[in-house]
Amino acid sequence: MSSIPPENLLMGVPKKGRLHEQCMKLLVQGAGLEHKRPERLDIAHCTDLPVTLVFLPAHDIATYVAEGNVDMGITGMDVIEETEPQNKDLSIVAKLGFGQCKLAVQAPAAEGLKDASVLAGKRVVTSFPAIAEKYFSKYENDSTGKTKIKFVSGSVEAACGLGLADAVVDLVETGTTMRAAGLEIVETIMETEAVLIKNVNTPYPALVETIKKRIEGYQTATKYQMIQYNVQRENLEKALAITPGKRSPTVSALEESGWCAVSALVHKKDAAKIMDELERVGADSILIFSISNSRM
Ligand SMILES: Nc1ncnc2c1ncn2[C@@H]1O[C@H](COP(=O)(O)OP(=O)(O)OP(=O)(O)O)[C@@H](O)[C@H]1O
Ligand SMILES: O=P(O)(O)OC[C@H]1O[C@H](OP(=O)(O)OP(=O)(O)O)[C@H](O)[C@@H]1O
Repeated sequence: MSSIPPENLLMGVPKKGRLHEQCMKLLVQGAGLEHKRPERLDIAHCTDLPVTLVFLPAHDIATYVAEGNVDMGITGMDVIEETEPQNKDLSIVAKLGFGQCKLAVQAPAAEGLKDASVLAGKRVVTSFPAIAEKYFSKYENDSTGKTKIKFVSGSVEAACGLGLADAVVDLVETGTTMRAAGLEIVETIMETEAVLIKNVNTPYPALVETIKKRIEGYQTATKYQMIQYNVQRENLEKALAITPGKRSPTVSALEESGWCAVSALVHKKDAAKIMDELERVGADSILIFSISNSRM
């Protein structure tokens, strides 16, 4: 690694895999962490804030943050759960709304298993051995014995077909990988998504707060749009009930008597329906604007 300025906060970022691209988008577009990553180097210094990005395997980031080797990071809740007993100095700063999937016990569909208890004592392959061990321990007894949990670092879905396992514990998002391998979910262990984490003893709490605020502002901007419309005062109450805003809508008088202009934040997913409803209560000149970033 090239030298890191001693005053810089270190941020662990998944270096590849499922979370990499969305993390980079969030950190650059959302938190303004512009940087130049020299080719083949796993660190990059940011130009706007005293932050150095450290590109690490997603599965190691919780450990680096918990140990305080890096101050903050982004990884999945699943990874945090897997490293749980060592995480007393790790805290979750924000859920990030991407990397959503579930961790599930999967077995060959042909077996038609209805619950995971019948797999206690059998062979289970996974990249999450601690979670799997804890999960199966509740089904174990003297006759089943301990479940034989084996770690593999990837392509977990192949283990049953290759004869290495009776079942796997793996992530499922669309289910495509699972179905292609002839597997089906027997039980879901947990839902997971990407999270922003910090070490509670970081010497840079103010910088952590700044990054958190920037990310929250960006998340709001991506979730909301601004709606603006004109409406007659007699219909204002009905219109405001449709667009109550995040805190409250802005209402200003128009030159034309009896009319006012309203602007308010609306959920992007509801925008079209809200426009229909506003039209029905007599609003006109209804405009929707995208927001590129925000601070509430
Ligand atoms: N299919 C998926 N959909 C959504 N999120 C996922 C999916 N697979 C993994 N994740 C999330 O991304 C994290 C990293 O998983 P990924 O499979 O990318 O790991 P990796 O081993 O670092 O990358 P690679 O598989 O490319 O080596 C997981 O811990 C999980 O939180
Ligand atoms: O339900 P799906 O949408 O198919 O996604 C689930 C797959 O994604 C992840 O693996 P990934 O493709 O990242 O590769 P890996 O097996 O090397 O980890 C995960 O381990 C599953 O295999």
